[in-house]
Amino acid sequence: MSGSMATAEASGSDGKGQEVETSVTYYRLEEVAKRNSLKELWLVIHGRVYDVTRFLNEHPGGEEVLLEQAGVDASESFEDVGHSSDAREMLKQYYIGDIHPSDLKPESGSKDPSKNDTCKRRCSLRFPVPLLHIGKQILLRRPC
Ligand code: HEM
Repeated sequence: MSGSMATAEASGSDGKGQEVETSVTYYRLEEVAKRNSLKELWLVIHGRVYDVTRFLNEHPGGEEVLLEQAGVDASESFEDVGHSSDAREMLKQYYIGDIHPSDLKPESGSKDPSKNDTCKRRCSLRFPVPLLHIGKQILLRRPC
């Protein structure tokens, strides 16, 4: 294994003297990208890394589709298929760690606040206001 992987540990207490300890292994995207063959196959789904090598022969959708996503972010393909909750439950057994925070890209669901509907509505109001003003001027100048 290379030195680019990191392990972060977090510990906390529930206030009753019992300590909860979790440990996450972080992988860089370049580490995942190397595991892209039948011998060793990792993929990323929603920022989590899965080693699906031993799942290749068992995948109901076939090994071909997994090979296509080998070593890359398969979140979109995974969601496009509309996998069942059973399939999502199965993910847990192949989980090996998280993508390093510096390599995380925003999920497509997150929207840029500068491109929201409120702005579009406000901008579209700019055009008719001067027109209304000119119309009002013409009406006021008309002789009785
Ligand atoms: C570890 C990751 C994955 C697991 C655990 C998994 C699991 C499953 C399971 C249990 C099914 C049977 C149908 C269901 O229950 O939804 C299935 C079907 C399928 N999966 Fe995956 N899958 C994974 C990744 C992927 C990826 C990355 C693709 C990429 C396109 C994919 C494509 C498919 C396809 C095409 C089917 C067949 C759907 C059908 O016949 O209707 N799977 N998968």
